[in-house]
Amino acid sequence: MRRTIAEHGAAVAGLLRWSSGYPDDAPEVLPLIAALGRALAEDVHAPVSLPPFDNSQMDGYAVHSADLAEPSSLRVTAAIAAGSVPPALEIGTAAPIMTGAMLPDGAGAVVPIERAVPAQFHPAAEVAGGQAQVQLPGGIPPAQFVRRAGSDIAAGQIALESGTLLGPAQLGLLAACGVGEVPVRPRFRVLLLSTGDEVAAPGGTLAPGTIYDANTTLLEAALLEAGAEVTRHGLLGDDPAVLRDAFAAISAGSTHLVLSTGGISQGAYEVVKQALADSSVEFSSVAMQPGGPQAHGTISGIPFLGFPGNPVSAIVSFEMFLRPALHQLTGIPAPRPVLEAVLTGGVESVENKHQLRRGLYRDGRVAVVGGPDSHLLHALAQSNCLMHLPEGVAALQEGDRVEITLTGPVPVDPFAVVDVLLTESLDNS
Ligand SMILES: Nc1nc2c(c(=O)[nH]1)N[C@H]1C(S)=C(S)[C@@H](COP(=O)(O)OP(=O)(O)OC[C@H]3O[C@@H](n4cnc5c(N)ncnc54)[C@H](O)[C@@H]3O)O[C@H]1N2
Ligand code: MOO
Repeated sequence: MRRTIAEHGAAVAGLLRWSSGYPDDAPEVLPLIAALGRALAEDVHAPVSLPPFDNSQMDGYAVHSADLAEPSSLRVTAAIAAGSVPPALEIGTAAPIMTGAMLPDGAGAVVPIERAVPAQFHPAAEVAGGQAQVQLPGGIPPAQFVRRAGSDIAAGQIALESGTLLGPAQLGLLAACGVGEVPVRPRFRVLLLSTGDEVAAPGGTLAPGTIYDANTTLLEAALLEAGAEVTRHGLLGDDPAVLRDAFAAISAGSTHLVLSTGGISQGAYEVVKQALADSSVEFSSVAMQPGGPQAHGTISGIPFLGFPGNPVSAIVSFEMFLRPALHQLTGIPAPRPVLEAVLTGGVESVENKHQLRRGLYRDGRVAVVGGPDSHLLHALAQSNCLMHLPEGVAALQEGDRVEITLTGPVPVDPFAVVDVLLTESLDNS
């Protein structure tokens, strides 16, 4: 059966949603820092307002609201440090106040110390003697340099919605609200297995005709980066009976997904296809290159995905089908940015397939990296995007615009950034 990328993507997302049991798993409650990179399982309301009380934005003088209009010489009262609760401010006095300190009752604004005469705080002994005076300008706008209680968020408001991905900023907000631990969605568990008699574990010696297993590392790394929890099954050869036993030994509830690579196309020894011949697993052909051959279904009720064995096909399958499905179901990982870029050179495609070429994106332009073949791991490792050449496109020329999905960091020329900053500062001067 031949499908589009969108059709197969929907099938994978549906499979995980309805058969993995993930939506019924209980949330985990974690201390904030352990929740980094996880998605919130529930809305979190702010238990306190931020700021919790009116406070000063500057080191300076708190001035009574009746004393803001005219320039005046005011008697200096005791200093208000951050963390203390000050007495009410009397008309005709100015209270030295530090950044973050609670505003006294009656204060209408804060004048920074730099605008006072003298522009330094008086010694405490002078203040205690009642002799200290300060001259302050008139025309002070009401609420100048006052941070109002609740101006960031009011107590009871939703601080973060269920599903929010928790990065440093979100965790910082929760900490500021006094929240110590949060309910997060559980990790999505994947059992990963690679097939093929020719595949050997990296680190050992390579017998003639064999290759090192790239897929386990490639997919495990991609899954970990996407927030999943991975168990490696270990390498399985080309014997369907061994693979059937391995499938039969997977206990219900032990994993949300079984993911294999290899053994699903048209060869004489397609171990996954043979092991699952009498199952409900579908073997289909997606109009995509690389990653055309795909398998999906359930094994003993557990979702199963079979990715093709070629490493680039496997990772492209992950990017196009599994990663988006994980995002939809678990809230992590964040979706990949999709941009338009200008081609630096011509590129040819297969007209009846959506081709995904590896590209290097930088400064709005994208260069093709390597050929279309799905064994080209070195080119994959030099790339930072997948370039979309949809069905119906046979060739594009230099200067044409093309859609890309960013999969890695975009290189920045540090000198180019300095040039831009310098040009901007010269323009503004
Ligand atoms: N007659 C046809 N042959 C092939 C077709 C086709 O339509 N007709 N499709 C080709 C395409 S496209 C792909 S993709 C592959 C998919 O093959 P399988 O999923 O059955 O994978 P294998 O045959 O087991 O392996 C393919 C390739 O990948 C290497 N491989 C496998 N596992 C690993 C691993 N863990 N690490 C690194 N490399 C691995 C394996 O040695 C093969 O070279 O089929 C085409 N053939
Ligand atoms: O579809 Mo295969 O994945 O082109 O090499």
